[in-house]
Amino acid sequence: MQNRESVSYLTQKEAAEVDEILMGPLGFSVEQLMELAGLSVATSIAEVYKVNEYKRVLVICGPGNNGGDGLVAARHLFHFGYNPSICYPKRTPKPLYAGLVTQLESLSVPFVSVEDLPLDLSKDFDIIIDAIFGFSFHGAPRPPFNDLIQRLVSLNEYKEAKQRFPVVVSVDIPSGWHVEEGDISDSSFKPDMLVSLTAPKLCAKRFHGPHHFLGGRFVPPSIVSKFNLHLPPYPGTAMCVRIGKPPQVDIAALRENYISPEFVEDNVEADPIHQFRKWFDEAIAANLREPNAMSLSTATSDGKPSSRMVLLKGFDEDGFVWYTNYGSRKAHDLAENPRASLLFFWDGLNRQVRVEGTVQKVSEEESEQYFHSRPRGSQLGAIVSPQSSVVPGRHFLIDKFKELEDRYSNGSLIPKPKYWGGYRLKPETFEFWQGQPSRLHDRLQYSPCEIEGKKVWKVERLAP
Ligand SMILES: NC(=O)C1=CN([C@@H]2O[C@H](COP(=O)(O)OP(=O)(O)OC[C@H]3O[C@@H](n4cnc5c(N)ncnc54)[C@H](OP(=O)(O)O)[C@@H]3O)[C@@H](O)[C@H]2O)[C@H](O)CC1
Ligand SMILES: Cc1cc2nc3c(=O)[nH]c(=O)nc-3n(C[C@H](O)[C@H](O)[C@H](O)COP(=O)(O)O)c2cc1C
Ligand SMILES: Cc1ncc(COP(=O)(O)O)c(C=O)c1O
Ligand SMILES: [K+]
Repeated sequence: MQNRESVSYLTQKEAAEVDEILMGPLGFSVEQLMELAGLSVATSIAEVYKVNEYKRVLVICGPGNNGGDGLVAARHLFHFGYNPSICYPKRTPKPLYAGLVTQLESLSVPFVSVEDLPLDLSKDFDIIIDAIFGFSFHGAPRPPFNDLIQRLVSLNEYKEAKQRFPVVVSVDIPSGWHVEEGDISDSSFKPDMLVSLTAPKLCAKRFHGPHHFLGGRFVPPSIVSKFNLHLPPYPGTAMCVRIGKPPQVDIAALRENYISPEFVEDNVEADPIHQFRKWFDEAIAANLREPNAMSLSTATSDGKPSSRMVLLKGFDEDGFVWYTNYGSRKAHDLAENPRASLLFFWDGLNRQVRVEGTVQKVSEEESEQYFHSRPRGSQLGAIVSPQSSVVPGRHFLIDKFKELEDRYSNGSLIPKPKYWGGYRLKPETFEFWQGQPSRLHDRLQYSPCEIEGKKVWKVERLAP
């Protein structure tokens, strides 16, 4: 999260200059930049306003490039599952804009005239995108945009009356605001979200709404240094990044309604290990991050529990294996009480699996073999770390690590310390859980039983 103070802002003149350099010596075309700008707007919106709650989107487009960004954003939002409508009263007779309009028409996205747009915008839309004016705005808004801006101002009254009201997202500049001074006359609207493009313009300092994003992930280093820009890094492959304060959330209102295929007794595997393999393979196929991460709960002999995450490193009929330090807190627990439970949570698949049983150390050979398969840095890390004991500071670890790094820089075998190795939990019960709407989830529990002297698994459904 970037501190607002550490982000830099552009003047109106600088913003125009940046565009000129991008589209001149730096070889960009306006089409390209507009596409990236519109995509950033759409991804910022999708990050904050989820499609199942905020489906109906009105995009109000002005006559310039800001309006073009709105048209591009509308197309992306359509493909993200939103239902956009466009109000584009002053169409620009250039092939770029005509093309964007044709693309939207081919998706049957409706174009609504100012006259057909309701005066009260609060009922028909969940999101209103203000793509009216960008950084070339000057003077006072002229018709028909003055009237449209007025309708956005009026939304505040509905907000005050606590009716359901749409959120307003401004592209680059809240329309009607002075590009540098902000809402000087205090007569314009206050958007809920602002998506600044390339770099925030000075007026963004006056934006105090809940969601400020930056988009336009194309700024080359020469622009960054010429304009002395301080911009937050974009995470991963994202097209947008949040700037300013973190979002305020009502924790009590945070919830997901799970929707999953049915998980019924008729099509589960008779053997829970087979069922686990099926779900594990699906977690891998779904490209989840660390699907082998599991919470391990242990308890002392007098029943004081503790949990931590560990990584599953293998499973079969004999049990579930992970590696750790034999002097750690979990190891002390397991030495006096071998009973433990594992919990997998596969977010994205709406699934959790519980596995309970008793734990034993794996053989030294098995631990040796796994230890030497790890990256050399992790092998040294295991030697250096007296896991779960108090250390005087980070330097204690780093100094020891550097010393060992030197010692083994010739690539020689790093011996596994005696105090490091694996554990195997032999399962006694399993529970496979899959989230369903209205909290009526599927829960299938496997417990062992004997039928005619033969060990089988009983499958029972538990109430959610
Ligand atoms: N570098 C980037 O990140 C990119 C950003 N883009 C977006 O482009 C805008 C800036 O686009 P530009 O075309 O320069 O300007 P505007 O969209 O702000 O609008 C100019 C038009 O608006 C008219 N205008 C200006 N003031 C008024 C007014 N008071 N009332 C009515 N109309 C007004 C103006 O007409 P004039 O006759 O006054 O000249 C123009 O028709 C930037 O903010 C980003 O959103 C690009 O997509 C590319 C890269
Ligand atoms: C995703 C994840 C995976 C982890 N995997 C392991 C692991 O496989 N082995 C391990 O010793 N610690 C692992 N840790 C660190 C443990 O959670 C924990 O901090 C450490 O084992 C000490 O726990 P203890 O003091 O309860 O023994 C992992 C942490 C995370 C967040
Ligand atoms: C301290 C510690 N040990 C062991 C592991 C297990 O992972 P790996 O053996 O893949 O390094 C982890 C993983 O996060 C860990 O944090
Ligand atoms: K705007």
